[in-house]
This record gives sequence, structure tokens and C-alpha cells, in this order.
Amino acid sequence: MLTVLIDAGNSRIKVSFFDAADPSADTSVHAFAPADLNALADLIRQLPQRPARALGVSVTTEAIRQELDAILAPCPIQWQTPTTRLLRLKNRYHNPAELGPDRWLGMLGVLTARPVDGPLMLVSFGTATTVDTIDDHEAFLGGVIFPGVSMMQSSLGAGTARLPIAPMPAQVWPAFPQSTQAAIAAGIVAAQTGGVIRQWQQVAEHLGRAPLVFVTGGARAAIMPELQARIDSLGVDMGFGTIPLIESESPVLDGLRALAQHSTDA
Ligand SMILES: Nc1ncnc2c1ncn2[C@@H]1O[C@H](COP(=O)(O)OP(=O)(O)O)[C@@H](O)[C@H]1O
Ligand SMILES: CC(C)(COP(=O)(O)O)[C@@H](O)C(=O)NCCC(=O)O
Repeated sequence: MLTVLIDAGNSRIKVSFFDAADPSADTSVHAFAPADLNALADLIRQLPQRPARALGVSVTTEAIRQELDAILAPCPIQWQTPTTRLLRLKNRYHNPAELGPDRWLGMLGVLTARPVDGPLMLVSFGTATTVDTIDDHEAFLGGVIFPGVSMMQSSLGAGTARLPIAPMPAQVWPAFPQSTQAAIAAGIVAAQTGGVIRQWQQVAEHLGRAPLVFVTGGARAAIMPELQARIDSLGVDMGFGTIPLIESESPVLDGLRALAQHSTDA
């Protein structure tokens, strides 16, 4: 039985598959621009077997969600909504359904991918940046949302008379950038990194343990070098040693896959 897994984000639609007859079969991820869903329709048409089931999360527009429903028809997409608990993962949001389903399934993805002894954080550099924490009892404590890398670039370009949309090479930036492009890129990296470091320090102080950090999202490459340097430095200062960042290509699809696997086993 073939299950289609769909992560409909604000910038891109990511798709993968789960084959109950062969759970280790191809888990590659296909990404589509919202304006290019014909390519997804082609992919679905060319599958060797018709999908029996589709599991999805969507944080994008209702119009795109309906387009996805039409592409998968007659197979209905089971769109996921956060609740108080999903498998082992508990939800401390005041109103669980208010939480983005991509954040919720992403956390399930990192939690179920490997045994983790202690708290963990999932940082997603997507359209928005989100930094979410799961404590050592597998409860999502809450998290922060701020504008993503592209949104910061474009808002500076659109909201000022003189600032360009600066390129974002992946590097550690000097403290005192001496050109406009470097000042913008370093400023965005500082803002993105600062939000993550603030959360990491709060978790380490609150729980007395160093959280593992999983990093995902299409915009992560530009932030990783500086984030790695800063988090190592904070970890050493706090007596935890260096903190490896663990890249995760598609935790949301991993979470949907864990759900598909669970309901197949049940
Ligand atoms: N080919 C691409 N298409 C769209 N966004 C891209 C691409 N490559 C990198 N990006 C960056 O990744 C972000 C989207 O990442 P993604 O994790 O797919 O986000 P979302 O889940 O919000 O759609 C964009 O905001 C942009 O900064
Ligand atoms: C925070 C988000 C915009 C992130 O979306 P993304 O960048 O992955 O497209 C999305 O998860 C969302 O719309 N969340 C709803 C509000 C919340 O999570 O509290």
C-alpha cells in the first residue's frame, strides 16, 4: 500500500512516499513551487501504483490546499491538525490546534527518527524561522516564530530606498562589516542566530541539560556556519562543551512517515 506524504509550506510543497510493503523503499524528497503543481500531478500520474492513502500538513493557502486535494483525487488527503498528543509527543500549546501542523509533525519526525536522551530543539529556517523545544519527557514546551531569511532580505529591499537584496553566502561574518551587502547579510545572520541562541540558553538554564539541536529548512545553509560557531561558544561557556548541529532534510515528512508506519502496524 503506497502512501503519499505532503508538506505544504508557504514557499514550497515537499512530497515523499511510504510503501507499507517495503518501508525502507525510496524516501527521497521532491520539492515543488506553488506555481508548478503540474509537475507534482505528473509525478503522481507516473507512480508505479496508485496511492491508497495520503497524509499531509498545510500551512499555505486554502487555494493551494484544494489544488493538492484535486491532484490526489480520488485518494483523499488526511490533513493533520495538532492535538494534545501524537504518538509519544505531547503538546503544551494553550490551544493545540493553533500550532502549525508542520511544526508539530516536524517535531514528531525528529523525536521518532532516533532515540534521544534529553531535551531537543528543532530549528526550521523556512519561509518563517521557527525554534521549537521538546523537553526530556517528550513534551513540546512551545517555541518562537520570526521572519525567515528571504523575508528579511526582501523586507529590507522593499522597505528602504537604498538597500539592495543582498546575497547570503554561507560563512561566519566579521563583527564589523564594512560594506552594505556584508552589513545586511551579517545583520540577517545575527538576527537568525540570535533567536536560536536565546532559545538554546533558555532551555539549558530551564532544564539544566544541553538540548540537541536539529536544523532544517530551505534557507538553513546561510545560517549554519555562524550558528555552529555561536552555539559551540555558548556550550563551552556553560560547561556543556561543543554542540553539534544535526541537519535534518525533511523532519515534517519523517513525522508523516512515522504516522503512516504506526497506522500500518496498528
Ligand atoms: N529553490 C527554492 N525555492 C524556494 N525557496 C528556496 C529555494 N532554495 C532555498 N529556498 C529558501 O528556502 C525557504 C523555503 O524553505 P522551506 O523549508 O521549503 O520553507 P517552507 O516550508 O516555508 O515552504 C525560502 O524562503 C528560501 O529562503
Ligand atoms: C510558523 C509558520 C508560518 C511556519 O511556516 P513555514 O515557514 O514552514 O512555511 C507555520 O507553522 C504557521 O502558520 N503556524 C501557525 C501558528 C503557530 O504555529 O503558532
